[in-house]
Amino acid sequence: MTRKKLLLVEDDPGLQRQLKWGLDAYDVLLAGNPEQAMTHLRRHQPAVVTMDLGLPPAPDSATVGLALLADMLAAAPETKIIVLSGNRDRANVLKAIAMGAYDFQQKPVELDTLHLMVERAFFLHAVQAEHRRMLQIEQDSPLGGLISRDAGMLKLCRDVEKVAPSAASVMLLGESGCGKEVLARSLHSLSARRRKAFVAINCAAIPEQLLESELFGHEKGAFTGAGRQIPGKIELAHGGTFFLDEIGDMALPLQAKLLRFLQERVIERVGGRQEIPVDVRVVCATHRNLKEQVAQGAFREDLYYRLSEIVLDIPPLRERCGDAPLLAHHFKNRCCATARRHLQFHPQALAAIEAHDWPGNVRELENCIRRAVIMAEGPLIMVEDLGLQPACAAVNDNVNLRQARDAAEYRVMVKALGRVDGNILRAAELLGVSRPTLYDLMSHHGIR
Ligand SMILES: Nc1ncnc2c1ncn2[C@@H]1O[C@H](COP(=O)(O)OP(=O)(O)OP(=O)(O)O)[C@@H](O)[C@H]1O
Repeated sequence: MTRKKLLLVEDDPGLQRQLKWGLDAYDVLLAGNPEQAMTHLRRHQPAVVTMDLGLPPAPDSATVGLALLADMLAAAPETKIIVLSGNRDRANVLKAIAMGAYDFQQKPVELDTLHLMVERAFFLHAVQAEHRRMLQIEQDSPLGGLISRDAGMLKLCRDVEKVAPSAASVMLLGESGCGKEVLARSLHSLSARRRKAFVAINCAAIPEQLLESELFGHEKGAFTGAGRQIPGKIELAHGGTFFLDEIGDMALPLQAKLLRFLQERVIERVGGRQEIPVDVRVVCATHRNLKEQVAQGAFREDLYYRLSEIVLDIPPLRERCGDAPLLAHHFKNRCCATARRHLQFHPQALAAIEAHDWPGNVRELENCIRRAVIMAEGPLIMVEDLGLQPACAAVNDNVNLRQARDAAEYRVMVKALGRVDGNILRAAELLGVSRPTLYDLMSHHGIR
């Protein structure tokens, strides 16, 4: 592992030696004057600097030190600079802090305290660097609120940008939790309709009898309980975008009514007689295979073609290269900001995130990280905090061939023994080994 770089700006050779010795956990760079300090800063970009304010050519005043502080912060504003000062230097120390120094220590320096302060400065620098990196990613993000570096997703985002300004109906296909609603919102916000409403309805979440009046609204007295006139979701989206989620779950009679709306662009409230013209852009989504449903007669073919002028396929998270850890960092930072915690991932936790299949896609990952931020006890998010299935969580980058073989041997043996209800002879047959060999293997793995 590369060691953290720490720059010590100090002109007294005795103090230089003492500081270097006390802070040997770091890769220490030494500078005895402002020129050397700036050269090291530019070349090595240390995250943390400790500096004496009294530097040559005027070691008895703080003028050179304060000028160097200003130069360093101008060249690398994110650097954490700790000022070391004599106890009669209070005014200059305050000046240094006001200029942007991170903290100060009085001389004679207590090495333990300084070490702690330096460590905290490194930590803060790392957290801020990660925060900046995430902000940058969000800025570079292909679409608002969407995080991805995967080539397939980026291409999809380009398609969304191209399609958004058109009037074409769009069908978004993808597994649950993979971001269909995020993309539907992007289609809306990149279109000329962005100042009007975006109205979403989930066809799978509303009972069939209620869905019709949710979509089209109803007149007062249209059915028992309809105490007043209620406009439907389609009407509420007038001028904007109407997002029909889980369209594959819509029952056939309602499909006919929706088709009529798409053909004529007028709605009739339940129990009403009046035709109301509505101008909406329709975006729909489903995790189902609609073509198969059409073939089976569960989904109207004419409606399918009306809704799918443009079809966009969203890849599941497991097929997006590098996105799982990227999103994990994003969600971790967001949860940490809310919970006012500073957490990093243990390398094994990141490996487990990479190895997991994420059947629930981005939503599952988001929930998993939210849980981990609550569960983490120390400054690191450990594998156990993620609460993933052991098979996925037991990922270890350091696994060697012997360990992998042992683990596979153990699994297959337990499986075979389970299948034959513990009968050693039959298990040995299944496994293709002799009985004594199986006994040896079982004792090696501690199986009774
Ligand atoms: N690429 C992404 N970047 C950031 N957040 C995302 C991304 N994709 C999805 N999310 C977040 O994940 C969650 C699930 O996304 P969304 O609701 O869009 O999925 P969906 O495919 O519509 O799910 P469902 O099919 O269950 O309705 C949301 O909180 C969303 O903000």
